[in-house]
Amino acid sequence: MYNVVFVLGPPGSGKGTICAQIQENLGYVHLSAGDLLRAERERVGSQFGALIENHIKNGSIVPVEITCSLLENAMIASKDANGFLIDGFPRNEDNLSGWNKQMGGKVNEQFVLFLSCPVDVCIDRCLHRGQGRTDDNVDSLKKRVETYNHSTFPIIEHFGKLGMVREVNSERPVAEVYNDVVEVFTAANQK
Ligand SMILES: Nc1ncnc2c1ncn2[C@@H]1O[C@H](COP(=O)(O)OP(=O)(O)O)[C@@H](O)[C@H]1O
Ligand SMILES: O=c1ccn([C@@H]2O[C@H](COP(=O)(O)OP(=O)(O)O)[C@@H](O)[C@H]2O)c(=O)[nH]1
Ligand SMILES: [Mg+2]
Repeated sequence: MYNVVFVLGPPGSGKGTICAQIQENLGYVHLSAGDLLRAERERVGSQFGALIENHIKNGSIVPVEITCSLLENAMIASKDANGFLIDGFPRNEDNLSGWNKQMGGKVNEQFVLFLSCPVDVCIDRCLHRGQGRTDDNVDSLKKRVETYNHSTFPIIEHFGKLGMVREVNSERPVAEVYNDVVEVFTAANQK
């Protein structure tokens, strides 16, 4: 059984930043669904490159079969990890049901880390992220925020009803956010 923590929050809430630090210090392997999709988009011979780029630009969500296979392959490639940080997934109902179908019984879902941050702050961060992403522009960000509000937040609420959500306010400086996140991991791994 793989230990899994889902890391969710609006675009720019700091998921990637916090996951990198947790990976560094706590031995979890960071798997960003967005990074895996961008790598697949660039892979020579991929049949999904154009489809992935369309979804990324439009802030819509790639069919789960593609994303989930990338995640499972990455997990198999690091099977000795303490656990996995699944960053930016599941983002909608299709993601959640596809994951349950493909991964149910293979994973121990520890909790959902919810990085909460006001949308205006998040958008500003994305516009200054400086990674040259094709979706860090005002038009794409509008759509990404809409997708987050309509499709992803309900998934967080779903996990909330199961008592699985650990919310950390990520509007604060990274070091403060990180300290609270470590407390969440410590508590979860004491059980
Ligand atoms: N707590 C924070 N305070 C200020 N800036 C932050 C914070 N966390 C992340 N950032 C910056 O905001 C941008 C988006 O962060 P990132 O980790 O890529 O977010 P996400 O993966 O949720 O989209 C990056 O430029 C990052 O350096
Ligand atoms: O499970 C996922 C994760 C990401 N994406 C796509 O990839 C984009 C960027 O995702 P990422 O997590 O990198 O963005 P972030 O929230 O970190 O800014 C999203 O807007 C989606 O179009 C997707 O389709 N499925
Ligand atoms: Mg990210």
